[in-house]
Amino acid sequence: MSRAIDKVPHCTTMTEVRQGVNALDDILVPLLVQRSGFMTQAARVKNDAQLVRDEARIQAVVDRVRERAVAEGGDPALIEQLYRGMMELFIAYEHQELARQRAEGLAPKSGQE
Ligand SMILES: O=C(O)C(=O)C[C@]1(C(=O)O)C=C[C@@H](O)C=C1
Repeated sequence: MSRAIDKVPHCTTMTEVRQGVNALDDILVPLLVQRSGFMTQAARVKNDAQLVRDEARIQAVVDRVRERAVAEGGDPALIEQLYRGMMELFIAYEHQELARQRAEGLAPKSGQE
């Protein structure tokens, strides 16, 4: 079984390092865009600003990605920090997407304004 960390080559120049980083960013950006699309979906499904931040789910995601990081030979603390920061940005985006969809006609759930 090949771990992600084992796929990083030994680099001797910054050109090599940056080529490697660019190649990974070409994979990461489309995945991040796709993940952001699920925030749009979540905003519509929840349809309630009070439900956007879900601390139990945040902790479950952190626990899961820490485990994945270890399995791939990475630093779980780094991955946790990245995910906590990223989820804060996605929470802000989810609020933005809920507001946008409401402005475009998404009706508030009954009992809400
Ligand atoms: O799972 C959700 O409820 C989401 O809205 C997604 C997500 C995430 O970025 O993974 C974002 C906000 C929540 O606080 C928890 C998790």
